[in-house]
Amino acid sequence: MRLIVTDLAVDRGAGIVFDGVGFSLADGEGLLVTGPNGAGKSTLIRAVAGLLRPSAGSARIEDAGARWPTVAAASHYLGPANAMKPALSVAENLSFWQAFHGSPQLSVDEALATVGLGHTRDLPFSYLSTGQRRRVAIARLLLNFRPVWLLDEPTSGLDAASEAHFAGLVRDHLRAGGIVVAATHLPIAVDGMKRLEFAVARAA
Ligand SMILES: Nc1ncnc2c1ncn2[C@@H]1O[C@H](COP(=O)(O)OP(=O)(O)OP(=O)(O)O)[C@@H](O)[C@H]1O
Repeated sequence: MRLIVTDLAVDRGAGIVFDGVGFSLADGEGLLVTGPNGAGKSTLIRAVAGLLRPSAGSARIEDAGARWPTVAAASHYLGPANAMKPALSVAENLSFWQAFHGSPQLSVDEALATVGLGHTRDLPFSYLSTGQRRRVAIARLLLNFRPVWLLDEPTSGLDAASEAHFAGLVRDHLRAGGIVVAATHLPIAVDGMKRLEFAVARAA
């Protein structure tokens, strides 16, 4: 499988955020997207995920067969918000996502155990700390296999131990043939990832 981004440009209403962005990632390859605040890293992740319509260019999946026909079908998107309902329990939130994505790979309890948060399963999501909330959102990536992970500041709010653990999850995903695109200010301790730097924040 390949994730191919070609000549991508996005305008969010106040002018072009970026243009001419392209990259190609094969099974087991990752890309770190770095750059200053406002440079367009989140915009790129959202555009690749299909959550923003590009003004030019495309993001597409090739050689993936019928199971993953589109980037959206092939991807997990982890945004800056954790996409959990505050009043529902941790387990209820993860059960919702598991059913939404279909074809579970891990049970809710297995995914929670992987991020060390089994003891929070019956707590309302709103009771969790910032870092714990992020770890539950990361557990969501493990519930259902999607070959492409599109991650926006995935380690935001994590302590050093959780950051290191998350790097291990990324390494495992790449070793299993997955593809990762991660926008981040903080380095992720994963060797061999490609880099794309948005060097200059454009004036609107
Ligand atoms: N919802 C929105 N509507 C209009 N413009 C937006 C919106 N969100 C972001 N922008 C603009 O798009 C540009 C890129 O923002 P983006 O969030 O992609 O940057 P970033 O590189 O992820 O920054 P940061 O490091 O602060 O997260 C900025 O000029 C920002 O003002």
